[in-house]
Amino acid sequence: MTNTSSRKRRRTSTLPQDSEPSKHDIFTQWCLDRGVQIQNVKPAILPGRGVGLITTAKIKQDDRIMFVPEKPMFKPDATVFGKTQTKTWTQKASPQVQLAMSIMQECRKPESQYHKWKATWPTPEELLPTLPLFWSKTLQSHLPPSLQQPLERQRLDYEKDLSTARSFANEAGVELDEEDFKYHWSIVNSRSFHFKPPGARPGFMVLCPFVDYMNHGPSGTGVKVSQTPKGYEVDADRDYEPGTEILATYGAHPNDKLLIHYGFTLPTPLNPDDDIRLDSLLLPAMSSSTTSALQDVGFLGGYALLPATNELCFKTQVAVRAMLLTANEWEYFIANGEDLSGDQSGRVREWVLGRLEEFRELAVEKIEELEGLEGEDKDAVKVLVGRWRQILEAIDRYEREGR
Ligand SMILES: C[S@@+](CC[C@H](N)C(=O)[O-])C[C@H]1O[C@@H](n2cnc3c(N)ncnc32)[C@H](O)[C@@H]1O
Repeated sequence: MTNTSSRKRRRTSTLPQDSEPSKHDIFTQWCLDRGVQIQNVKPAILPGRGVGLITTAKIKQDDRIMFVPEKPMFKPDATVFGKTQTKTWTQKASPQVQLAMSIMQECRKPESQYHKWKATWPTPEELLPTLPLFWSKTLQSHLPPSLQQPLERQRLDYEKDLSTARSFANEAGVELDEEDFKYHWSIVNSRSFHFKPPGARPGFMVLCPFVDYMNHGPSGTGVKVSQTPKGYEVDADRDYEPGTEILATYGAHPNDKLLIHYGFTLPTPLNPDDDIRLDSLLLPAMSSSTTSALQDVGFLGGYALLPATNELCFKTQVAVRAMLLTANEWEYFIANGEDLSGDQSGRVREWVLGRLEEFRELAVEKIEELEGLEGEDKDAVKVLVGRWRQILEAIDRYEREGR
């Protein structure tokens, strides 16, 4: 990917207060006209996170902040490429590709009412360079080892969805604009919601107006979002002062997941959901008999250092013991969560410390390489350097006082 530092960025200030309504004012009115209830929040441009929602007055815990009825949600349309394809639609197209193809085709109509909504989304120039899936091979190769497999899976999913979209368009004799598809697929990837209208299949996805302005916060920091048969309700999780951003928790996501899926990370001390994956250190050190023993008990892979508590996860405790202890001692630990013959956590820590040295060297090397890279997207490089620094800090802290 070429350097896009000159691409248009959204200004990091409050929204224009001119007499002319902004695109966000126009969309807010569009929502209100369609029965969306909005209480004491408005969109605002927030540094480093695009647009989000901030409070305009005090809000009390449990107050209703928003309600979005089903009607203004955007749903997939099985006839988007012609009526003949409705039969194969649910068999061949994933919920994500259904929604992406539908919104893309809808927005091709000059008279579509959804242009007012689309105007509030990040543009392709703003969105696509943030997503690792569309980074250059060089940048992708600088993702942590834990993200190489998820990246490959995402690539395969995208290729499959693109090929489905191509075949629906071909059958209908319509030309697929692949760049446009890529953009709408990415919009759906970052701002769709599950909603199941009566009769729909599980996994049904929709775009949900106004609540899609909410940015992500880690576990314990998000408003209460509930799906009811009538629509989406959003209630305050705590009291809010005016001018505070309200966040939604997209899931208890570690930074790896946030990075690969959305292209951002949270500061580690503020993200209790974060973990530093250690599979690339543990798996190559295992004999094939250890690997199959771990597989048999469901403990193969998914090893992590947890920065929030500075501890190794239980799976790591089990896996390292599988390499250090006798079968008897190891089975006792799995069954009881403690060691048969004296606490072995010191030995586990020593073993892990030895391996972490390699990981530290890799992190230092990657940061140096990234900082010397020319011609790559500067924001993407910054996000990657940030993630490697978090890894480095977690290793340092574990070396000093981890358990
Ligand atoms: C549902 S949208 C939220 C609205 C979005 N910020 C916008 O400008 O339209 C999700 C996207 O917002 C951004 N985002 C969400 N939470 C964030 C956070 N905590 N920090 C940085 N970016 C965030 C990511 O680009 C993500 O893909």
